[in-house]
Amino acid sequence: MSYIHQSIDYLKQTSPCQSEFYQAVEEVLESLTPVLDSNDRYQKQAIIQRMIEPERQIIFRVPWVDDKGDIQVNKGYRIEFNSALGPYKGGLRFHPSVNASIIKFLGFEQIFKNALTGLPIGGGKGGANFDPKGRSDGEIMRFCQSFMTELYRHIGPTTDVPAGDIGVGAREIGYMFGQYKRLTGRYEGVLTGKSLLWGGSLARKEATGYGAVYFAQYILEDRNDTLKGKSCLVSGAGNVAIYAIEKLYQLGAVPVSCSDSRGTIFHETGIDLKLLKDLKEVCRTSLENYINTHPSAQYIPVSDYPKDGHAVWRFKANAAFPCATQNELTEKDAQALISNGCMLVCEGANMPSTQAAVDAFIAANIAFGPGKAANAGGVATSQLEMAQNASMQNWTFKKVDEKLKVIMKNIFDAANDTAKEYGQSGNLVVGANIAGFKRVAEAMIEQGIV
Ligand SMILES: NC(=O)C1=CN([C@@H]2O[C@H](COP(=O)(O)OP(=O)(O)OC[C@H]3O[C@@H](n4cnc5c(N)ncnc54)[C@H](O)[C@@H]3O)[C@@H](O)[C@H]2O)C=CC1
Ligand SMILES: O=C(O)CCC(=O)C(=O)O
Repeated sequence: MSYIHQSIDYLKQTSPCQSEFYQAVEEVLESLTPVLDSNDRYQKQAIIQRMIEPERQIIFRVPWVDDKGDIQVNKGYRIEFNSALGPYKGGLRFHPSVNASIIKFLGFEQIFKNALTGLPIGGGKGGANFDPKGRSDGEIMRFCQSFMTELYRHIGPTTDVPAGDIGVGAREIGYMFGQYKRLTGRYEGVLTGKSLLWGGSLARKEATGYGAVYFAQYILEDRNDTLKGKSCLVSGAGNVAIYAIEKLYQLGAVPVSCSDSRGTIFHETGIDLKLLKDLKEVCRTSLENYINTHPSAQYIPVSDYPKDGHAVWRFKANAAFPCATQNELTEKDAQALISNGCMLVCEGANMPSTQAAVDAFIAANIAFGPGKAANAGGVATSQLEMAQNASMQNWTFKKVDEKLKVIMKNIFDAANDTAKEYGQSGNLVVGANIAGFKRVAEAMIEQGIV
């Protein structure tokens, strides 16, 4: 049995029932075959065994009181995966589906993503199986305070710096920061994605969506093409999707869809971005309300989705930006996109395409930007927020955005050049995995057996 398959077998025995985590590990390890075959140092140093085992896993109880006075209990997580390149860095997800498998897949991806940014940040992720949907502001605050009452002892500006992810935005970061400050008495850059009033960075809110579109632009540039005039399917209606849509408009493309957990909007003439922001950022309401203003747009409820995939990918368009959640784009969806003439898929979300879908895109020579490269603009800008906090500075939007563009270009170049070096020109999955892996593996070797 090969070294890679032994490692995957070991993982399945020691971390049972963690399918998303296995999926993320298998995808990376399969790409590493040429590196591991050509260099036995990594095997001798047990790099794979060490990388797939988190340095530390913190699982804790989060008790809180709802508006009716009833006691609720959730499960909280912080997985501190790898600190070879810097303090653990990665978001917190509040969603009912959160479990150890999901947080470990996200933490594992974060190691390579953060390495690709070239910035001094290690990989971590956390969250809770808390469902913010329908909860009052008071309930959200009490949950966040209880979550931080345990988390605060494990984090710090030079040890572990959480941020947002699904269900965690500026409001939740604010409540968690307030509780951290109350418990420690310290005002420091322990979280990123903070409000601009008290330590946040301009352009952090926009960074993941903008970064994914910059990445798409660099892929197309390399193929002598641009985004101008291209119709683009976007899934999601949260932080990443909204700012991907905004940047697509700025670059002359036409974003024609968005989705939330209840349904999909398809608006052939272009999504009304102002309305979308109002529905999701201000009113925090369902996308169903979009058609009250635009009756000519289509709304497809989840109950009408195809059994083998997602309605959003069955529309015809030039490009696709999955920006909602993991495994939201299946093999059948990939086939539908390919046969409808889609020529670019760029992942704003983490692992949104199933492995079979990724294989279909690569086989069809679709320009494909994998999430761990394409959505790295968010965490990279979080690191820029840390740098501003540490030096007590506030940079302009323009300065942060310029740095973001350079970082995304460097990530594209690293993935593209590495793919070429290993004889797989254009395969950015292989290129990103190998480039990220080598940076982390070399740092681990230099730091000894720890
Ligand atoms: N916020 C950030 O800076 C970064 C986020 N990401 C990834 O981007 C994706 C979206 O995150 P955000 O926009 O920050 O979250 P968000 O909470 O702002 O928005 C998430 C969107 O996805 C939809 N969604 C979530 N779970 C779903 C499900 N199970 N089925 C259908 N729709 C679902 C929600 O309705 C919402 O529209 C996630 O995969 C996240 O891990 C990746 C890099 C950075
Ligand atoms: O900004 C951060 O630290 C985390 C972003 C994140 O969670 C991600 O890249 O998936």
